[in-house]
Amino acid sequence: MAADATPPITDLPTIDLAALDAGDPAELRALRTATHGIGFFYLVGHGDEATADAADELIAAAREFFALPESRKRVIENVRSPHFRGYTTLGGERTQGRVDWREQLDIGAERAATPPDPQRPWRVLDGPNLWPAEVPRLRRAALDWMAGAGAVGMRLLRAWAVSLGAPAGHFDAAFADPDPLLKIVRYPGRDGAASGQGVGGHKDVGALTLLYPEPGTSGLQVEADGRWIDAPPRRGSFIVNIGELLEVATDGYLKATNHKVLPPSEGNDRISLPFFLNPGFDQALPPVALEPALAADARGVGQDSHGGRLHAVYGLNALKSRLRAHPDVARRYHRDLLELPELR
Ligand SMILES: O=C(O)CCC(=O)C(=O)O
Ligand SMILES: [Fe+2]
Repeated sequence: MAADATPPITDLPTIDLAALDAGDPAELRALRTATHGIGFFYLVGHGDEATADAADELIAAAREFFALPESRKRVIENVRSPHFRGYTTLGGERTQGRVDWREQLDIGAERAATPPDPQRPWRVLDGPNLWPAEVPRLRRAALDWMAGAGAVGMRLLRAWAVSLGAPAGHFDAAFADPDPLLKIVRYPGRDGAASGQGVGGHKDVGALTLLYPEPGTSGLQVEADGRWIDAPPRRGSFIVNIGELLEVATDGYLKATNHKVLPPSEGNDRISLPFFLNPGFDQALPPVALEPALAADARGVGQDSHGGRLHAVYGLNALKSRLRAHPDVARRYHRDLLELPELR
């Protein structure tokens, strides 16, 4: 078949974690191919029923929180947190300079705030989470979800290392004291939406994202061959993509793919749970020495969705994105950081 007759990609591949754990060469190859190509896949084989049940519990707690009066949700609004934790109100977030139509809770590692450090400006991201007093079960459900998704993510990272010809533990040290981020997101229906974007086109800034969208909803679209394809939820499956750090560590052999979310149809809404597995803020992923056959296909590191540089140190890459996405938090607490050229 001539190259230009290759059928367009219409669907995401499915990868089985149990087969990866068992070292199945065909599945390892499929993982590498999927993340070199489209950059997104469904993940099964991680105890899918238990994942579905845990998600039901967290989504129910999330719905209870989002149903609170706005004034109650604002008690934990992120403009009260220099660490970008807590509740982002509708219209409080931007992607590519345009307002996203979603509300969300941002939850990171539970840490004390650290003193300012000019050498490590990203340390402002350390700090306590803000939890809603009205929905006490949300804290337990969210922390359990982060622990479960984090463990799945580490198994995947080991499989990636092996699939690229590195030792299984290649990435482990960078994740000894990780800085994961869970967003609990609600997208309202398009009626009343201030913009046509649930969240605008972007790449994720960390190592790896395990997304669990509420079953029965729609909206996620993934860029493939210059077109947008739908990635509908499947109950019990994660939708996985890599972030910019793995693109940097593999010189672009693995690809951080652009994706976006369209607002749900009128009268509907959608909860989704993007979990971002990241190394510690001070860490960069160790580069992978690709064998020559793979290195020949490495594309080099691309740009972020603003045409800017991708940073290897996670904290710097994360801070750049937080300052852009949450300009009200940035203006209130971090005017000095907005001046730093690498954070523009
Ligand atoms: O909600 C979704 O389906 C995706 C969200 C997302 O891409 C993100 O928050 O980075
Ligand atoms: Fe994303």
